[in-house]
Amino acid sequence: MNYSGEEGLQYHLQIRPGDVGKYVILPGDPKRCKKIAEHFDDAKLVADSREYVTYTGYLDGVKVSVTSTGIGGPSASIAMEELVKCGADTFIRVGTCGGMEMDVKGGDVVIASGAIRMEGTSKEYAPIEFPAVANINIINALIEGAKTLDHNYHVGVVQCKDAFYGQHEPEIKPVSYELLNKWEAWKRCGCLASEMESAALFVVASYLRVRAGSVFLVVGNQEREKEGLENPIVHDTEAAICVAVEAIRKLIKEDK
Ligand SMILES: O=P(O)(O)O[C@H]1O[C@H](CO)[C@@H](O)[C@H]1O
Ligand SMILES: O=c1cc[nH]c(=O)[nH]1
Repeated sequence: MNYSGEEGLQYHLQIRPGDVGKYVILPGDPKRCKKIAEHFDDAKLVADSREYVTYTGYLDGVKVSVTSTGIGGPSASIAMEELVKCGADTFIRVGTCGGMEMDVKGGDVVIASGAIRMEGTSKEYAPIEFPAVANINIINALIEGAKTLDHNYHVGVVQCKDAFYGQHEPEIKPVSYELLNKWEAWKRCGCLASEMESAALFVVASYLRVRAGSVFLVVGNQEREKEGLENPIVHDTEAAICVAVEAIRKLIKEDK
């Protein structure tokens, strides 16, 4: 059933086949789309619907797009499903995250190798035993991108959840016993950072046989703050955007 009333028109994103490239950058925040599109040649606004803003332009002569996902797995999974229906097959999420390992500081870049599925959306796609892993070619392209730009980066597992304030104020939540104990377990396992969309995106990408990866700006690190360590707070996502754009250029070259 197609709710949009027009063949090919996607219900939530309001895009059609042909509107987007096969390479798509996925920020959470719709306001980040314009900033990302400024890196493209000849970028044009294609659609602006709900939390989903889409621009399409070119990188090295190849059509590329940016679509915001909004916050959380439910809206991110919708974005990926509808983009794939319009021909996209390679996705790089550019997000923000909160550092968890002590050496992951505000202003650093984190590249996800995999994501902890402590959210609901991925569970409606695959049993919990199925891992949420990033595509290896995208991970490598992001690492190369960070190296080329000489930006401080970390590669590893990130944690995904549905409740932002379950991460930031777990002690006052009714299920604090679970939130605090699991957070401690993720830290003991070396989890680098916490964010919200990658687990859903990686699992949906596996199911749809498309490629997905993620790169993040670290906004700050609550663990460093708890220990009384210096804890810079950074909001400018430009470094993570540049790493993603550089990675797409590398993938375009590799795919030729
Ligand atoms: O900055 P974005 O891409 O939205 O990502 C992070 O920021 C939001 C929470 O503040 C969540 O979406 C989280 O994953
Ligand atoms: O601490 C943070 C920062 C960004 N996004 C999150 O989910 N958590």
